[in-house]
Amino acid sequence: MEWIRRETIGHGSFSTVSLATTSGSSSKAFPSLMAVKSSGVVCSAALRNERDVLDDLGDCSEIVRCFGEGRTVENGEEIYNLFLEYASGGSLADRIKSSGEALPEFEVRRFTRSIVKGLCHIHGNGFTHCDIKLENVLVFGDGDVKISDFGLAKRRSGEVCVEIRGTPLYMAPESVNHGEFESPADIWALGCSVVEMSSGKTAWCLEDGVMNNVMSLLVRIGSGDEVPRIPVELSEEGKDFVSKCFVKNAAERWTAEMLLDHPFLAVDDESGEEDEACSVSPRNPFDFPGWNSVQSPVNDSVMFGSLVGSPEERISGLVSEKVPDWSVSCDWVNVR
Ligand SMILES: Nc1ncnc2c1ncn2[C@@H]1O[C@H](COP(=O)(O)OP(=O)(O)OP(=O)(O)O)[C@@H](O)[C@H]1O
Repeated sequence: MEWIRRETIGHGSFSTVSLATTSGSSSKAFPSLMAVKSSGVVCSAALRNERDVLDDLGDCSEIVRCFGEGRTVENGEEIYNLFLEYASGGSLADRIKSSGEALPEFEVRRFTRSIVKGLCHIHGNGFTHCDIKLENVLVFGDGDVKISDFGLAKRRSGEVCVEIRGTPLYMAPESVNHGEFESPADIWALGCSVVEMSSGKTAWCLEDGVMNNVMSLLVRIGSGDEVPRIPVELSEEGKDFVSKCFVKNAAERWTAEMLLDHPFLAVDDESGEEDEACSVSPRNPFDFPGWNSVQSPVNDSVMFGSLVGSPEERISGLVSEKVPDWSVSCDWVNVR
């Protein structure tokens, strides 16, 4: 592909994202404007994983499209580049930060519906995203949103991850306690994202204002019955939706497919009107006639944590020297 790197539009833990314009014969085969996500070849594992996962996922209108990869040599360094659809509106996190406010509920419903559709596609193809958060939901010129950043995504395995992955603020109880990163963990993170869109504040910070201790956060997530407080601003349907994401037991948490039928998301795609067929909230998972479970197999060693150490050991491993501002999610440290 013939292309020219333009200005930088974003930074992640492992990459820099720039605008790219195509030139020559590539202008016909590819969009004239793209986002190029780049990192040194030696530390490009996450980017290459992203490419592989996006290839396997194929086309989905709720997932950022990938146009291919390429290598360049810049300032003497070999660079790995991934070409993506350009989202001119930045991320949903940027939207909330720039307005300093919660989003109106009709938008929360619309964006959530898109995220859930994207998750249905990801989970239906046997993958877990592992880093769902508003920074990774991009806004396009037409107002649509798409899930991005598949650097941590993994195929469903039922196995325990020895390493902890994702962003602590969005981590599910089973991930903190047992190293389980399967599709239910994405649903928990979805719940955190809906809270953030509808309150303008991160899920676990609602009660305390500023929470500045990652250890106490992880203990709260991992132990007891406490779940993030559900924003009072949300409608009853919204509160019910979020409560289905914040089921502590991963096996009982609703799946993306079930959530897609929840009345909170019952918006006719064309008219924006509520879909009659979806207007009654199922009371439990068995109210879904065509429900196929995507529940992960539970193995004994996972349940007793014998492969990866006790929750205390796992949580201690997450403590960092860095002192972030916990009141905004962008400053949370990604743990890989
Ligand atoms: N396709 C895109 N279009 C427009 N902006 C983008 C695009 N992809 C990424 N960005 C911008 O770049 C930022 C960093 O991208 P991304 O989160 O994908 O990188 P990363 O290295 O995987 O980061 P991390 O894993 O730390 O979240 C995003 O928050 C967003 O602002």
